[in-house]
Amino acid sequence: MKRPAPRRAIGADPAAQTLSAAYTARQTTPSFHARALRMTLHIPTLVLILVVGFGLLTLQLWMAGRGALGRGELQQLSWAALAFSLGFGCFALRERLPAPAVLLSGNWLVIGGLAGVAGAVSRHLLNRGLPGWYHALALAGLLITPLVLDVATPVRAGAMSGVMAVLLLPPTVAALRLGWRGELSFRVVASMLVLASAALWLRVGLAVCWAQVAPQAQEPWRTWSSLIYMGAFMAVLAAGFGLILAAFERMASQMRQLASVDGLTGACNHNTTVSLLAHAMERARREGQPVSFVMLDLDHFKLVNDRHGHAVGDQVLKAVAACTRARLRGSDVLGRLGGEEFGLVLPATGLSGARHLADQVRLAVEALELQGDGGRPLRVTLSAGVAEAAAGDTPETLMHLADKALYQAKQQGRNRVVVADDWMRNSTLQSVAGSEAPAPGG
Ligand SMILES: Nc1nc2c(ncn2[C@@H]2O[C@H](COP(=O)(O)OP(=O)(O)OP(=O)(O)O)[C@@H](O)[C@H]2O)c(=O)[nH]1
Repeated sequence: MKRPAPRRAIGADPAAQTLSAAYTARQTTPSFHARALRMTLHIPTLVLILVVGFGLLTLQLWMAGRGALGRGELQQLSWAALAFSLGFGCFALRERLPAPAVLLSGNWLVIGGLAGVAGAVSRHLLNRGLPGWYHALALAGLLITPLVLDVATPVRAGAMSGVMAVLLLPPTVAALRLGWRGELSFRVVASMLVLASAALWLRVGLAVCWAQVAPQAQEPWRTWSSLIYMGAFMAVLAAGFGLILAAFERMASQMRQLASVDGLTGACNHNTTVSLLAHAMERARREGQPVSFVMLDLDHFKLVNDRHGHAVGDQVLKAVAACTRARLRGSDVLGRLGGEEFGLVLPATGLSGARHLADQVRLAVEALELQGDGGRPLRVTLSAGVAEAAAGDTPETLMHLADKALYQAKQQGRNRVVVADDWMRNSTLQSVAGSEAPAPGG
């Protein structure tokens, strides 16, 4: 029987030994790691990605034009993106142009870009530009740059990353403290700024180790240092796109607010009040709770306008709305139904509670000490109609009923609260039924 040839250990084969030795040598020499890194993450390509990425961000913002640049933070971001794109463009030309000039202008532009990002974050979160101390900080960064150009690479890398990390610290802290509770998309900005800051501080740490351990060695230190730097600015680029999302998210919510809130008094507008009343009535029906509606109307408000002018009239409306809102629960709704007429949606409130609240509001408004034209003292009063929803009522019926009660309050001499009674309810139901009846011959 033919016996199989004995297996030879790989180590025993001279050819395999040579290959293995070569492989081990390739695996362990630092230049292999550096080459592998350079092959997978080609640094000039990464620089080019940053040039193009920030360039596209600038282009995108400029093409959006007034729509986007009307917002201060996006205008500032477009300048920051342009500075980054040009700055990394300088670094890309490092081999072709005199190195000191390229390094100086590149670093200055990147510092300018970081100040732009800080300004954009400040405008978004605080609605104001950068404080004076931040300008001084950025100026110090610009002045330090030429001093470190001629020093050894590890020291320059550490110093420049330190400057940049310090400049990125205030917007990062502000984004974490104030931005996390804001728009959801601002969380992208906050996370990316944290990432960028962490990468820059890591590069500072790496530079310190490099300077102490092997200041003469180029690889793999230089490759890692460049990769961390590129990573930091990729995160800044992502933060820039995140800021665009956050700005548009804010615009959308402001538009929603404008569409539902009365600009003068901050109360809900007519449509919103009616839909919130419908919602409260539906909920009350399901939960077996009462719900009431109060209609408030200022007395002889035309005289206020005639005697003191429209501007004073507007101030009176604002003061009355604020005074009323101060007496409401969190779940109550104050709506401006039109002109000098307001409505209160009061969930979980029966007729007596609603009457009590309406009377409190009436007394508080009567006690308001307002200033009329030329500082003359001005007092106003209001009348109120109160109605509680019954089974089968619609929001329109309930508002009709409260309006009837309000009419009675005006008829009885104003500055009073009237509660809708059965007679008013019956006549309201009849008039609603009449308006819904088909036209003769229809
Ligand atoms: N300043 C100001 N005035 C308003 C506004 N909306 C409505 N008005 C004024 O409110 C006044 C309402 O007048 P009327 O409807 O006659 O009511 P009134 O004078 O309060 O009389 P009664 O309701 O019967 O007590 C008009 O002069 C409107 O011009 C507003 O937004 N600002």
